[in-house]
Amino acid sequence: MHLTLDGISHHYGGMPVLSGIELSIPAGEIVCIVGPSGCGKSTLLRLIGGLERPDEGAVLEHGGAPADSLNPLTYIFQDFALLPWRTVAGNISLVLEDHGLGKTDRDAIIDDVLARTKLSDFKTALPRQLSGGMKQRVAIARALAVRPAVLLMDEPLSALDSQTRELLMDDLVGLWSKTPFTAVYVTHNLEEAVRLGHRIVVLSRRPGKIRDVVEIDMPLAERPGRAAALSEARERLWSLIRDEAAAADMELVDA
Ligand SMILES: Nc1ncnc2c1ncn2[C@@H]1O[C@H](COP(=O)(O)OP(=O)(O)OP(=O)(O)O)[C@@H](O)[C@H]1O
Repeated sequence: MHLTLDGISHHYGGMPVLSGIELSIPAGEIVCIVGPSGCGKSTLLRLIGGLERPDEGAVLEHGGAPADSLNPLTYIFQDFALLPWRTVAGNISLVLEDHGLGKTDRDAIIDDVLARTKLSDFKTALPRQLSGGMKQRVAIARALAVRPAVLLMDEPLSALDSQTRELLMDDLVGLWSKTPFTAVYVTHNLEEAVRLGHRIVVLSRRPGKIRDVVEIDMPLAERPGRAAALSEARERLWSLIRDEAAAADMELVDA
């Protein structure tokens, strides 16, 4: 399934938050969204996921979700959102319940996603026994379990330390390289954007408009060894954001 954002604008109260967003999200690509604080990145993700309806414009879905998708648009949040009293397997099982799957099918899906996220040995652990990185792996496993057509990721690595972030980025690249998925990935972090994004959408200050779309034509798996080329892309992104980020920062201080 691929998505088109067709002229999306949105307000909260009298405040315009997003204006005239036109964007294509191709199947099998990771589209990163960056921009200054408060420019409407998370709002855009909620509109894409259908959690809110845009005041103007529409999110168009093309091609339909795969027949076995239990939740075509699936979120991964910064704070993991795990139930503390359920084990790793129990947290994943939760999203498979109420879909009419038998226990054997559920167990097979759980075992598969645990293996893909290197969590098989932690099946019976509780969230409090896991590091932040492991908790986010569980959240990724849970998202994969419902076979989403599009993954919607809102700052998924920003609660993690930089080493764990590196490891999780490698994991995401490994998962994508084995089975390419479609994702919209909101981040403040330009390193993440240039490591994970096939295209990077730069939003302006609020009301967020598309300022530029930077395409990075380098296979994800090759990126760790190509620091110089990536740093060029990162500099280009920063030059697009820098002045507006400073202005947005002042706006928050003055508020
Ligand atoms: N439900 C809401 N009701 C009212 N205002 C909201 C709501 N959600 C977000 N806002 C406001 O809309 C603007 C955009 O918020 P949003 O969280 O989408 O921006 P963002 O780019 O993701 O921000 P950040 O980079 O700080 O995470 C902000 O001014 C925010 O305070």
